[in-house]
Amino acid sequence: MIKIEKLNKVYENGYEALKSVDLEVPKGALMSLLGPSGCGKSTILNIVAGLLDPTKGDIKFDGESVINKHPKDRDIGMVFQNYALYPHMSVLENVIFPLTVGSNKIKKQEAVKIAQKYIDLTDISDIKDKKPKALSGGQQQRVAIARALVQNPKILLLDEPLSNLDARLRIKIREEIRSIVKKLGVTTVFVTHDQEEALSISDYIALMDKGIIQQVDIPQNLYLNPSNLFVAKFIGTPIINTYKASFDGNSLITKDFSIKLSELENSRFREEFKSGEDYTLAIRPEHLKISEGGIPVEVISIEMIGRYMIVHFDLDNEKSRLLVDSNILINEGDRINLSIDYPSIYIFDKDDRRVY
Ligand SMILES: Nc1ncnc2c1ncn2[C@@H]1O[C@H](COP(=O)(O)OP(=O)(O)OP(=O)(O)O)[C@@H](O)[C@H]1O
Repeated sequence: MIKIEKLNKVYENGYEALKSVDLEVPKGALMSLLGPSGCGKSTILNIVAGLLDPTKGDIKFDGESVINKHPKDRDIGMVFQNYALYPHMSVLENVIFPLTVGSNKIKKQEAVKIAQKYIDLTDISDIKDKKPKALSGGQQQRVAIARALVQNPKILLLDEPLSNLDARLRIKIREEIRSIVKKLGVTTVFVTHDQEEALSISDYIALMDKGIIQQVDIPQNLYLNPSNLFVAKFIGTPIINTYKASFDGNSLITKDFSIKLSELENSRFREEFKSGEDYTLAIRPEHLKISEGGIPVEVISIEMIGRYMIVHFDLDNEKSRLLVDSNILINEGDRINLSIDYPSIYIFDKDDRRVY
């Protein structure tokens, strides 16, 4: 199990990349660090790997601090975005390399025997004798994964391992990664800025912004139960619709529509609404329905995405989106009326904390 305690990183130029990060990765779990570029994902990973010193805080593996341990003594395997294979070595030589160097090195013959399991797992048997430059991106990444696993590490760290691959291959290899790490039971931390990737591969996701973890949860909860406005906006495609509203004691009022609190589900209130305060209403595109008598809007454009279409419109001066089945007849310029699925909306206070 990995335990990150009050981790803080201030770079030499004074930039505070991590504020005070606490995070636990249970044994055998696959945890994604997700967030926009620059939020501090790689900084955490590099500190866990021992490639970077923290300014403050501690990292424990199975209860033991590893802060003062050299990277090679931390029992980790690491995979980078750019594969970082040795170009002059064959695939097999790359995979066995970690076993044939350092104080615990073993004979090449023995290393080849051990490597076979990982070569089979990553399905690179056929290309064992090739040099990296003769391989596709997907093949190179499989080799990098086999090499990271060959020492049977306690922990596997992956830093955006799929970002150099095309879309289809990314989906294939991410499924393979999940299957391999689950088969081996290795505790895994996976860095990505791609929400779909994180949602599909992870047991848990730590969603970060500006050096702070915003929410750690199972993928489903991140989508269904965002704890603040950042999480609600980051997770979900198309992006959630948001509107500024003020509360008059009975209703949340925007320029174009209002919602009575009595129409919301009582059990979901997290705290009392304060009269005169400003709030943000957030409505997922799938929680708006075309229905007579609803809020009138004009269709600006329609985006076909397969089973669904995204209908773009303005509401309350905000660019907004509605998700409809693609067999619905609708055109640019149409005037439609929208109803809101009230129990499904979220409401955030002026500090972006979720209150409903
Ligand atoms: N050596 C450094 N000196 C100063 N600032 C740095 C250094 N390395 C990273 N940073 C800054 O720290 C912040 C976090 O960087 P980090 O690489 O951890 O982000 P990230 O979430 O992994 O982003 P990306 O997805 O773009 O790789 C960024 O604003 C980055 O510019």
